[in-house]
Order: sequence, then C-alpha cells, then structure tokens
Amino acid sequence: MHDPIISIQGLNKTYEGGFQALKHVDLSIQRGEIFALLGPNGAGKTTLISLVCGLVNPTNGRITVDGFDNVKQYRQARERIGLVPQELTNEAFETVWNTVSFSRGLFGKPPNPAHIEKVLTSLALWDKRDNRLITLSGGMKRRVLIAKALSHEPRILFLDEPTAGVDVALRRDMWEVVRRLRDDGVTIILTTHYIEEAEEMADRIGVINGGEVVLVEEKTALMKKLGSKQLTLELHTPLSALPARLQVDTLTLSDDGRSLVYTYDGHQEEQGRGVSALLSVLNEEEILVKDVHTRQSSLEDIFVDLVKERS
Ligand SMILES: Nc1ncnc2c1ncn2[C@@H]1O[C@H](COP(=O)(O)OP(=O)(O)OP(=O)(O)O)[C@@H](O)[C@H]1O
Repeated sequence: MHDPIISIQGLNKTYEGGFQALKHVDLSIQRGEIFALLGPNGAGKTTLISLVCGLVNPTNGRITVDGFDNVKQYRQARERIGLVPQELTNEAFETVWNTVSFSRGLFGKPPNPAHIEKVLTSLALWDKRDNRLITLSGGMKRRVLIAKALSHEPRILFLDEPTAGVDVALRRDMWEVVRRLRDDGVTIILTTHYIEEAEEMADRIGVINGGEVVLVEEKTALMKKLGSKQLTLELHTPLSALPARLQVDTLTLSDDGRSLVYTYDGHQEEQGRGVSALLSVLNEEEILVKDVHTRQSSLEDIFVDLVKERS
C-alpha cells in the first residue's frame, strides 16, 4: 500500500532574518490515514502545515498534493485541503450557516446547501445553524472551524492542535469527530503536544524537533516498543564479562560490570526465554543478584529521548 496523497521532498524553510525552521524534510502522507505530528513548541509543526497549504513559500524542496505541485498548481492543490487553524474565529456576529457557506464560496465553489447541511449535521451543529458564533460554547466554536474547513469538500484535513486547552470530555468528542471523518475517507493530519492524543488517534506518528523529522512510524510498531520492559539486576560482585551462555541481544552488562539490563516482552516468556529462564542461568553460573528493578518505556519516554538526543 503506497499511495501518498501528500508527498514532501527535500523541504527547507529559512525565514527572513535567517532562522531555519525546517531542515530537509521528506515525508509522505498516505491516502486515508490519520497522521499525528508530534513535537515540542517551536519544532516547526505550524511551519510545515503552512508550507503544505501554500500559505508560506518553501526556501527549497517540493510538495505535491494529490499529484498537484503546490506552487505551480496552487489552486488544484489548495482546494483539496481543509485547514483548521489553532485560533478561534472573529466573525462573532455571523451565524453558523453563513460562516460555513461563506468559506465554501472563498474556494470558488458554487453553493451546495445539501453539503453544508451534511457537514453541520455530522458535527452536531445543525440545531445551531442560525445561532451567532458569539452565542456558542468553546467546543462548538471549534467544531465550526472544522465545518468551515470541510465546506469545500476537501479530501485532506489539517488540524493544528485541535484539542489545545480543551477539557477531557471535549477532547474525546473531538477524537470521535475526527474518526468519523476518517471513516468518510478524509485523510487527516493533526499536530499535537499530547502524546495521549497521538496514541489514541493516529495510524502513524511523526516526531518533529528543531525543524527535522526525527521519527516516522506506524503507531502499532511504536506500541510494540512500548510493550517492552527493562529489568535491571544489580550484581553482588561486578563481572568483567558476560559468560558465553548469557551473550544474547536482549542482555547487556553495564560498563562498570555492576548491573545487567535485560529487555523483554511477553513473547520471550512464552518461548521459555523470559525472566525465569534468565534467573535460573544466573543461578547456575553462580552470579548473585543484590537488587532488581523494572521499568516500562512509554511513548513519552521515546519522545523525550528523541528530543533530548537532538538538542
Ligand atoms: N514568520 C516567522 N519569521 C521568523 N521565524 C518564524 C516565523 N514563524 C515561525 N518562526 C520560527 O520558526 C520556528 C518554528 O515555529 P512553528 O510555529 O512552526 O513551531 P510549532 O512546532 O508549530 O510550535 P508550537 O507547538 O509552539 O505551535 C520557531 O522557532 C518560530 O519562532
């Protein structure tokens, strides 16, 4: 399955004043996936979205959207994209219906009340169609932003921090909305600071830091890594080397010879190569253990390590 709807090649962005916000980014977004872009403040997430949407010009590199070059064929590329920005709108006195219909017009699309009705219904805004934006709750206003972005029937939706600063219940609502859109065939790219959001929603996760994409992986593959645990055994007497029987990939001796680190998951235990097998070999080799502790890495650890490595 290799059918990218967005293809980014060798993308660099240096802002006026000389700050390099993106450094040689290569990235493909697959048709129909939910892709979560994770990164700390200032990593370059908004810059990357702005470039794909054609709001900011690249210094160099190339982006195609559904096969269209987003500079040379800007109009075709742009009309395939809906962008939900971070900020809430200012059209306080306009009604929901007018705001969303107007957005469609901006893309030069003829009016299509049936489509606007479908969008508003799917976002649970139909009852509020005649309300002015100022009368809506924060969560409803966010849904209006999504409705605006969907008004011209895009196949790709960018959500820039869709749940920043919203409460847990609203965040779950938003996740449900996004899943339904994906089920309708919309490709979704969302940026987030919340690891939990990426874990919950994404098919793939990309991590960006200091303008570089430092990791792109299937969420399930990342979760497998999450499933691995580390068992550290503090030794009674330091070892100068591991006995031959213990020389396996999953086991490492610390530089000072005082501890053994064993990385394992449920599979090894099932195959008889787990913790109990290790302990009996240690026993046979007369290696005495003083203390033990275990640790399970989370996506958060992986993320923090990656960000630390590069800074
Ligand atoms: N117009 C601009 N001119 C100069 N520098 C800019 C401009 N826009 C962004 N930057 C810088 O580029 C870097 C990346 O910014 P960007 O907004 O893309 O980060 P981000 O990952 O979206 O951050 P956040 O999570 O805080 O929204 C930052 O250091 C920012 O200060």
